[in-house]
Amino acid sequence: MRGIATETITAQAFAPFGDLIEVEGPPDKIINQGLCGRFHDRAKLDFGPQGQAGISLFKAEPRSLPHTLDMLERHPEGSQAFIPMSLDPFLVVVAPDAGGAPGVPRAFLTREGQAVNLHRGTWHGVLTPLHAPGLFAVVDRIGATPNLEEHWLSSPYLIQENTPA
Ligand SMILES: NC(=O)N[C@@H](O)C(=O)O
Ligand code: NI
Repeated sequence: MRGIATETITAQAFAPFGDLIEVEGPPDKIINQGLCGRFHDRAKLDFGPQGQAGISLFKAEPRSLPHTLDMLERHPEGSQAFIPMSLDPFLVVVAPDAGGAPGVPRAFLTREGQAVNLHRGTWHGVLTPLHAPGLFAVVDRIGATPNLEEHWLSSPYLIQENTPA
């Protein structure tokens, strides 16, 4: 089985696929009588001309590494943000488009307190928590069309935690 080593997510590495949402650097605004830092407008949301923004809650079964990846999907009509409601890292698998199918995937591990927003049309693995409770707020497109394209891999990948030498 083809292998993929995990990598720690950074805004730069993830930029071709989406936004890394995190408290990084000084706040953009200090609000609430100085008691809150606002890290303002940190993701490019996109719901298309016919869609609306929706907030859903996902409660997903935790997986463990090594993890077999056998399907990637994309949402051609909108972005999709995954905001953990716990401080646990989770696995974010994305891939470039290669002629209408996913190219070689990358497997990112988040750190506590980080969230991601997948840009419209980004190939990705489904939400993959690594710890219970697997509870996430999801901000994505609500609309009348399915907005989902799945690609089942003819040969799965095995995602393993990168262990630096
Ligand atoms: N299908 C659905 O609502 N969830 C997936 O899009 C996913 O990326 O987990
Ligand atoms: Ni999705």
